[in-house]
Amino acid sequence: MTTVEVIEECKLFYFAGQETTSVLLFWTMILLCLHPKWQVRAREEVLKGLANIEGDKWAKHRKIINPAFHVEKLKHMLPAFYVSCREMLSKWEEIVPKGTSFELDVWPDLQIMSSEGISRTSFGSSYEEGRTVFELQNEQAEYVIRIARSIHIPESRFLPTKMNRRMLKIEKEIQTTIRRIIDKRLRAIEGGETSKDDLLGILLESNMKEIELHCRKDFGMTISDVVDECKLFYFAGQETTSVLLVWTMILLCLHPEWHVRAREEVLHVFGKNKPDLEGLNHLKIVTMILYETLRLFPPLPSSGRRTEEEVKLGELNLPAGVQLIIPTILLHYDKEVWGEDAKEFKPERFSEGVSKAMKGQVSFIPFSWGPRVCIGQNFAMMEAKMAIAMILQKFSFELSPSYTHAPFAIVTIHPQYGAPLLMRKL
Ligand code: HEM
Repeated sequence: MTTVEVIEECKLFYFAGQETTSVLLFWTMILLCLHPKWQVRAREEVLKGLANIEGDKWAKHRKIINPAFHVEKLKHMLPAFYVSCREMLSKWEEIVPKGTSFELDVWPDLQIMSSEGISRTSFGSSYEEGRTVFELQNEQAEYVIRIARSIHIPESRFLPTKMNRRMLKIEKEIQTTIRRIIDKRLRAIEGGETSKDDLLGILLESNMKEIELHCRKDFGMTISDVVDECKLFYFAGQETTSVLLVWTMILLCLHPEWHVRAREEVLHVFGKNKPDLEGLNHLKIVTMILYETLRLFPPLPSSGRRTEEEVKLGELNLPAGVQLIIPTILLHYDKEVWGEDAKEFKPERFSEGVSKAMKGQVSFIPFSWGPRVCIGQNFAMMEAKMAIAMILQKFSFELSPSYTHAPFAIVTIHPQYGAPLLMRKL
């Protein structure tokens, strides 16, 4: 074809394609207005398609992430938990004088400890950079809570206020730092280095395997997905674990007999030695105490779900798209399941395990239930056991007269005025 002929063809593509397509769209919209039933059916199909894409994406991610949380991997994570607990205890050992008790608000320290634990387990050698990310995420979360508590002005997040500009800057900084860590790690893996035993390394390795297995990139996660998962580990894992630990310590103060039993067990299993995975798996009393704490103070007191299609729930027929709140805390206090003493701290409920305690019903769901159950539950339980065991080896503690019991729910259940305890070195 000559150049002139090519130009003529291009013009034809435009006239033949543009006009016809817009006419088709125009009449489709008019006809959908005239036949609302078909408009509803079309929308349902599109939304269902989108929901499926979301669902598929989640299932794909979960398949890739699961290996990072495999029980086998826990023993590699243990040194990271240990170092973080050790740092907190060294600080307490310095502050608390010998032979007398000393008032200490343990809440901020438990938060720092679990934050350090998750930074180390997520990013391993890049932990310092990872910690910066998590500090930025904390700042971001504070702004989000501030916005949630203020009067909602539509689209106000686009205004160039000081806070909005800071939030934008934080988001960019988080993205760049995580991407830098990931790039460094990918280069190392490509250079023949085996993945590090941290969540990011295992995740990247698992992602590469999945892509290689199917010889297609879209079977894996994108770098942006990996960045989001790293951010999620922190949000999902840091706050929840520190909340579990703080209520466990408070409940042990309120129930000295369980405090004594827990220490006896820890000293029997480990003496004054460093806790190991096998020993932690043998802690029965401590596990019962942690479960009972999770029942009375579930770190996430409720969670949400949305119906994807019409469902029958008991007596209710729910259409698609309904937002549901699952009130974990109400289920945990239900007298029909747990008995008249449902509000009391009785770790013996869990003496024969979780299933027996639930009496065959799904009534204990601190980590949620079903396909979206918490991916980090073994990880969290191991970290909590390690921390409680190490604290009990070194310190006894009771409530300080300045302690005020005020559980306060902002996403998780906090002790509103902290947890001032009288700590005594053993
Ligand atoms: C005591 C500690 C923890 C508690 C009580 C807890 C509780 C939960 C709950 C209730 C959910 C479901 C939320 C929903 O369905 O809306 C969840 C999801 C999740 N948790 Fe945890 N969690 C804990 C620790 C952790 C840790 C340490 C990690 C990771 C290091 C983690 C990672 C996740 C992730 C990634 C999800 C989302 C799973 C998905 O949607 O497929 N969690 N957690």
